[in-house]
Amino acid sequence: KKHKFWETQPVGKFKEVGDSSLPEGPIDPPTPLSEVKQEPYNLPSSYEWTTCDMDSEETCLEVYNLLKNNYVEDDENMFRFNYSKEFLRWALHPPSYFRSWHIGVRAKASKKVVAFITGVPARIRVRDEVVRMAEINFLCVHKKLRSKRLAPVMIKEVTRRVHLENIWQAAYTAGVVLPTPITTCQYWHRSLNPKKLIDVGFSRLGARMTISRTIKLYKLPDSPVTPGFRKMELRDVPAVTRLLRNYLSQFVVAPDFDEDDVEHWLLPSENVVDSYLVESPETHEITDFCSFYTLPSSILGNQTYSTLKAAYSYYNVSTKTPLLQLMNDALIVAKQKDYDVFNALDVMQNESFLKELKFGPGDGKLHYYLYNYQIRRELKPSELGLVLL
Ligand SMILES: COc1cccc(CC(=N)NC(=O)c2cccnc2OC2CCNCC2)c1
Repeated sequence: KKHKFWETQPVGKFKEVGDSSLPEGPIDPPTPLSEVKQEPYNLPSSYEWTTCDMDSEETCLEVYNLLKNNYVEDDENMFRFNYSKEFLRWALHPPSYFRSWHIGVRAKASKKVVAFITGVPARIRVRDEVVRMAEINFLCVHKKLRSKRLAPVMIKEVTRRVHLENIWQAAYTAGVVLPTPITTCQYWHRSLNPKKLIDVGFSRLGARMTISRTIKLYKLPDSPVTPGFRKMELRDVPAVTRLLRNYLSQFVVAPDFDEDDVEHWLLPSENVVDSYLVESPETHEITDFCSFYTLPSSILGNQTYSTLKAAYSYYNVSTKTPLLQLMNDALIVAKQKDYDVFNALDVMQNESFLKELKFGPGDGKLHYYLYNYQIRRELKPSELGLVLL
C-alpha cells in the first residue's frame, strides 16, 4: 500500500479547499518530555545505531563515501550528488547544532556505515509565527539495503531525538511525492560550459544548433558588470542580515536568520558557499546580495569526465541593482570559477530571471514538506523563501 508509513505520521492530509476555513499550525501538541521514548528504536538485529561526529576525519570520510556511492541520482541515473566533506561539515554544524541528530546505521559485522539521516535546528517563520524546527536531510540507505524498510525506522529515530530537544516540527524536501507537499518547485539549469554538458549528456544540442553556435549562445562577459560588486566579508554580516531579513519577510515560509546564522550560512567558504554583495561606490551602503552553494555531481559512466561542477542558487536580494543584472553577475563569477552549470529553483522571485538568463527547465520537481505543521493551502513556489541544501 502506498505511504503505509506516512499515513501514521502527523503530516497534512487535507485536500486544498478555501484557505480561510482550514486551521494553520501544529497538528499534534508537544508530548511531555518524560513521555518521549527514552531509548532508540529497534533496528534489524545485524545493524546498530551510531552517532556520526563529522569533526572526526574518519567518520566524515565514511559518511562522504556512503553518500558519494548511494545518495540521490537524477531520474536517468546519469548523475549522483557528490557532496564534499567540507560541505557536509558546514551543512551539519550551524549554530547550536546537535551531534545526536547526525545519525548513522552500522552493520555490526563489518562496522561499516550503511545508512545515514540528519537534522539541524532552524528557526523557520510560517506567516507571522517563528517556529523552531529541524531541517531533515541526507537520508541515505546503501543501495544493497534498499526495501528493507530501514528508512521508516530512521525517520522515527531522528524524530525521537528531535523531540528529546523539545522540537516538534521539521522541514524537508524530496524528489518524490509524499503526503503532503507545501509546495512543488521546478528546477532550472543555466549552462556555463555547454560543450561539457552536451558531452556528458546533461544537455542536448538544440535543434538546428551547432556546438559553436551553442557556445556563443551561453557566452558571458569576463567579469561582473555591476559597480561595487564584491565578495562578502565578515564585516558585512550585520548589513547582510538586515538586507536578508527584510527581503525574506515577504514570503510565507522563510528562515528567521540572525547574525550568527548569516555568518555561518552565508560567509564565503571555498568550494562550499560563495556570497557577493553590491556596495554603492557613492554611499557605501550595501544594496544587493547574491549567493550560491557548491554541490558537484559524479558523472556515472563517462570516459572523459568524472565530475559535474554545479552551483546552486541560494539566497539573493536585490533592492537597487535589477535582479536580472545581479543574477547575471552571479553567473559570470560562477563561470570565472569554472562551474559547468548554475542551478536554481523557481522559488522566491527566481521566475523573474530564469528564462531571460537562458536557464532551461530541468526534468524533475522538488517537493517541500513540513512535519507536524498544517498550512491553510498549498503555496506557490514564489511564496517560499527557504532553500535547503
Ligand atoms: C546533476 O546531478 C544530479 C544529481 C542528482 C539529482 C539531480 C536532480 C535533482 N534531484 N536536482 C535537485 O534536487 C535540485 C535541482 C535544483 C536545485 N536544487 C536541487 O536540490 C537541492 C536541494 C534539495 N537537496 C538536494 C540539492 C541532479
